[in-house]
Amino acid sequence: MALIVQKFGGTSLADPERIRRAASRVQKAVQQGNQVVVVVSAMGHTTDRLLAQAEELCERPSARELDMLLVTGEQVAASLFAIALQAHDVPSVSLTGALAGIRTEADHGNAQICKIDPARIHAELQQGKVAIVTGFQGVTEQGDPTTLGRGGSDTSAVALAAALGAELCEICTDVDGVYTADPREVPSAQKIEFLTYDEMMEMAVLGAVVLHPRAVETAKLHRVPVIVRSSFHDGHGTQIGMEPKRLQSVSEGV
Ligand SMILES: Nc1ncnc2c1ncn2[C@@H]1O[C@H](COP(=O)(O)OP(=O)(O)O)[C@@H](O)[C@H]1O
Ligand SMILES: N[C@@H](CC(=O)OP(=O)(O)O)C(=O)O
Repeated sequence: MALIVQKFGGTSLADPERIRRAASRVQKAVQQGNQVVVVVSAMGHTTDRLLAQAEELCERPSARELDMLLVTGEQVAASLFAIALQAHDVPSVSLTGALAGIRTEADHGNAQICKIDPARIHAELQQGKVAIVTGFQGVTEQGDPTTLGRGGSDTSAVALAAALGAELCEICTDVDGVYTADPREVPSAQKIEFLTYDEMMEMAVLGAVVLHPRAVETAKLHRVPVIVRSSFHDGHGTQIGMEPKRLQSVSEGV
């Protein structure tokens, strides 16, 4: 039995129908005998909308209150995801960053993860549940919510995979892998089968937003095998690691 982390980005969770489709991906991975930890981003443009609402009220809202506000986006997505799984009789539980044991520095809006205590997640998995964890957030030693900076859910997913000793971290998104250039901007861009951590880091730093640089850094540090793949279509995706291995995305059957 493999323990895998599957992260779904905001575009893949933009409405209840997409959440249902993402949940059916997770259900398939469970049926194949895997223990699954799901990491979710906020639905669609929720984070932008919340930020705009705060800015309507105050030109420069405090970083602490912005964090209190923004963490709600991922929490809505996580509970809806759990509800979607439960509707198909897949036992599941949603967990905030705090419940998932993700401790960060108190640098609101750009917090670094300093420690993860995976005990609660392991306990839920042990009971046969899928654990759905809110990405992009953690909690300070004092119990205040923090966020990791825009695009931070990729980092949450990779850091959790490292802390849990997961076999694989799948980044499920709205493209079917990492391309030589943004496929939405450059139609002739080619999909890449395999990238080393360093190659992926170079691309991420140069603006390939498909994987956040901090996530790549964490993956390299802990040697976490990563696959970037489509949330909704089968296929190999792009493998990121030390060297090419016979890893398959879960949709193809591990
Ligand atoms: N080199 C690249 N390969 C693949 N996608 C890229 C690349 N550069 C930029 N992108 C963009 O990254 C997007 C996915 O990242 P993001 O919007 O953060 O997704 P998510 O909502 O799943 O986190 C794609 O829609 C694509 O337009
Ligand atoms: N919701 C946060 C975190 C995140 O990582 O989102 P996404 O996976 O959709 O890029 C943001 O918009 O920055």
